[in-house]
Amino acid sequence: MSYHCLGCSETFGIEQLLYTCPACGEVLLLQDLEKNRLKGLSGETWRDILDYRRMLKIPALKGIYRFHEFIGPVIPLDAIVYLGEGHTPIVEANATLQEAAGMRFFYKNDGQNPSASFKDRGMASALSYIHYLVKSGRVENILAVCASTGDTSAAAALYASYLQPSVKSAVLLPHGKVTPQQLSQPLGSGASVFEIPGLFDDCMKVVEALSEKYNVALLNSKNAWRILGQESYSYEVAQDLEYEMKNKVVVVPIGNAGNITAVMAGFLKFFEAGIITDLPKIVGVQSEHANPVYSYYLEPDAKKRRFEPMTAKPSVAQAAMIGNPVSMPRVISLVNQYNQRAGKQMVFFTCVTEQEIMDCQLVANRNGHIACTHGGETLAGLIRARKEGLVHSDETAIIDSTAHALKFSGFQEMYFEDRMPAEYGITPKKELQNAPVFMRPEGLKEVPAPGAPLSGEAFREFVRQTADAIAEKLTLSLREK
Ligand SMILES: Cc1ncc(COP(=O)(O)O)c(C=O)c1O
Repeated sequence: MSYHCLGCSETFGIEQLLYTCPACGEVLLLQDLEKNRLKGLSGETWRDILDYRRMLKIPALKGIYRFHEFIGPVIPLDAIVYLGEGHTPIVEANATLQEAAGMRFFYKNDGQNPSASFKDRGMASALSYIHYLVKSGRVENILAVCASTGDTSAAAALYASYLQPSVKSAVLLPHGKVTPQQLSQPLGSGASVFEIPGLFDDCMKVVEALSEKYNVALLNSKNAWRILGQESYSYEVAQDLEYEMKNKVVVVPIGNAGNITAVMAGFLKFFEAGIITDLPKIVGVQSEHANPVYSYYLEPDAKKRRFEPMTAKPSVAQAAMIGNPVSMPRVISLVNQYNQRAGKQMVFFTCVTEQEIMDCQLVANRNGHIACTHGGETLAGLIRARKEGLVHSDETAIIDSTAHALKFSGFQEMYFEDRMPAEYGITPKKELQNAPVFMRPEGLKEVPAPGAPLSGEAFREFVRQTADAIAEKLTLSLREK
């Protein structure tokens, strides 16, 4: 394996951790020099091997390393860190949601990863690589650092904590721009947590300065090992759909653009190896409040496109609130490759409002899902893409809920309690709001209190009256005797 520069096409060995090209400074991707090794087997044999592995119990070949030959084949099995990532469920939307979207679709719930977001896929890869460097004596006592909108730091701190004391972690977060749940995660994993004034893009600059000057391992998606691990999302989608990718659409939210890079790279690798015979359509979604990638592709003439970083505005898809995505050069390179290999345009971008994101998240979760706000963004993106004619009713979509709903429950709370700050531009819809009802029937003289439980007739009276009051509220009919 080697690092491959997207700027000057130079390659570099993987004995040292590189983030950018030492020759020209451009971002890197990892490539397998023995690509033909992957082509040595037929697509059918690969499918059999991968399906057989699904049944194995060997930890090193579970999670993202079920696809070991595609994700870091040089990493020895005893260096692999497996914390239960991957294998996330694909859940078909019910009739109500499919009607709203105008097509068949499934959610892939990547919030069901160990740190409750898709970032674990990339961290399993990056920390397995670091473990390999430590075990082979190439580095010792390493400090892993990252800037984060919340989920990267949670995943980094979790995977680093498994390797302590030889690996420690430090994370930089934009002050007040991650949810309390996300903040609690790296703290709980024992990382050093630094809150920085400004936005993610500012934190990223500080982390870059740290990694240029000091001996640290950068864990942001600039680190190509992260991208490699995140490719497992595509491999799992392909396997779950029995490798049939014709007329399929994969919808992902975009922030720093590492995820969409990995999703495209993953499908391309399976396609090159003959494991899938069609490339799915890819739709990347951004909020109006942070849409530099979408804006870049608004210009139809590729030669005239100019990338303009922007200052992101507050977004409920907070983890994707990024105005200057690090992986933009990778996106440009992979979109070209993807469309070329497909022989037609297969990668599309769409943009949605904050209102659409929030409403879609709430509607999704009222229909059996555990989508985070970014999962709301992908559903809103799918609906937009249908309206814009980018996807069609005879196709089937797999939309990414990149984190667990509970990480972002504060937005739901503000929506339900009519407390959405004006800067989001969201007007809560009464029919989507919900609130707990405190029940204390008026006739009750006594109610249980902490340390003072009721007993006897007082308790029976409390139970009877409370049950009747709930039944009245819900207009329940009496059970027939
Ligand atoms: C939950 C969630 N969704 C989406 C994204 C955006 O992914 P990417 O930055 O790889 O584009 C992030 C990134 O932080 C995230 O945490």
